[in-house]
Amino acid sequence: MSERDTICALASGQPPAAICIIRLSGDRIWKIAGALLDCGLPEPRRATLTRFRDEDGNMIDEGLVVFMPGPHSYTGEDTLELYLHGGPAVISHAISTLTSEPGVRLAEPGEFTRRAFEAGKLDLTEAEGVADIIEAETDAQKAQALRQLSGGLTEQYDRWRAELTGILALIEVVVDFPDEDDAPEETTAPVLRKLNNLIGDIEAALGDRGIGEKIRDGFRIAIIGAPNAGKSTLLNRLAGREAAIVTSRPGTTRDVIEIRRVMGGQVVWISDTAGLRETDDEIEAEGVRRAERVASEADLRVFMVDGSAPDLSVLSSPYRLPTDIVVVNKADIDMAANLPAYDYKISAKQGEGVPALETALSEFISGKASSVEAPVITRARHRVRLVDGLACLIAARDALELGTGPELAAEDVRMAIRHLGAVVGAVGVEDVLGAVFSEFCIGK
Ligand SMILES: Nc1nc2c(ncn2[C@@H]2O[C@H](COP(=O)(O)OP(=O)(O)OP(=O)(O)O)[C@@H](O)[C@H]2O)c(=O)[nH]1
Ligand SMILES: [K+]
Ligand SMILES: [Mg+2]
Repeated sequence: MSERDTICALASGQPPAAICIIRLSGDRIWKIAGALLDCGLPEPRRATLTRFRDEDGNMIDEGLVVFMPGPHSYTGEDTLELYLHGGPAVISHAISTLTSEPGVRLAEPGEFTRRAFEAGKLDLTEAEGVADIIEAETDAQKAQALRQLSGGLTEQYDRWRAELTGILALIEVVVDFPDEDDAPEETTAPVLRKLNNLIGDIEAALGDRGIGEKIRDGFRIAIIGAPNAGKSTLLNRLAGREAAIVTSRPGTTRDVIEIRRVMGGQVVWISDTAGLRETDDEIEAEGVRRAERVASEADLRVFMVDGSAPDLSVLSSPYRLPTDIVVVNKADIDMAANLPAYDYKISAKQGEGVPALETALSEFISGKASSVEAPVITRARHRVRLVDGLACLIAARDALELGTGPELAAEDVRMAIRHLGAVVGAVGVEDVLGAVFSEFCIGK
């Protein structure tokens, strides 16, 4: 008997639905099958029509069952999939029947995939890809998730680890045969060359401007401007709903208000912010601080100026980049003479000029998303480990160059291998597994 529970869960979406899928993994399947399935445990990997029964012999439903014996199943364990009618009563009857069996319980989020990971069916980046493809809303997210779940990241990280293992072997030769006369030049030069190539590769990967993470989590646009420029009015128009309060009183918006949209094929978070000005009001001052933080973190800033009464001070914001957009608002009323140079003139209130602005925002985002091909970092977790790994490699290079000792260099390379190994889940991951799998949905 296994010490491990058999897990079960509804793997399909919310009822009611035409069909639901209930999934079981673990060796209690053998115990359950006799009473549950009129057909008995079916032939492996063959859909079999059967009646399903509860512990008292009452019929639950009629449907299909597929048996996938381990180790050739998703989890590596014996697995049973039941295809039933997707009604709430059927589902609860089936689930309560299954979980009434000792040793069978409801699965936790991601537990099937966690078992697959533990059985060596996929590594941690591939498991993350599974979570991502379920969440994917845009084609770009889907493509990135597919690449990841089919081993696109694994391949890269494994290649780096293999190169490092080779470098480590070369350094260990120097450590084992410390011939003081010829050690420095002859033996360290090729090691340094390999190490420098790898450092360059990892630096290039880290220089991806976070595109992989942004494709997954969303790009950021901040609307910035003086009080009453019409920022909240524009946000509401872009949202297609009254997301933010609009009044004629300057200083209306204090908190950052975010809306989520798909633009240029990407998920985009657009933030409305407090109007930037000096203020004695404590709440508004905090709003201004938040606005500045959001402005500094965004991929793109829309600087908004009230064309009827331009306040140009925001245009000298320290966060302004050449790619940012200046918008003159309130084009429906009389414009002042001292308008700044601008990219778009709009009426946030009436809508004129807004479609052209939206097109520009979409083009900016899609251009940014496609500026990096196949990023190998799609989560902060990967970046943190890669940054730490790079630091170790730089320390190793220094140790070799300064001749402070190949032993130190070897230790640094070993640490770097551990950091890269943690990304794919080969080592030191006990602490992150819970976090990675808890964001899955139940049944996957
Ligand atoms: N005529 C005209 N009025 C506008 C336009 N856009 C906004 N307004 C008006 O300008 C005033 C301020 O608009 P808001 O959207 O609250 O401006 P804001 O920049 O968010 O203001 P704060 O949150 O206070 O910084 C409101 O009375 C709006 O109706 C516009 O395009 N044309
Ligand atoms: K206002
Ligand atoms: Mg506002």
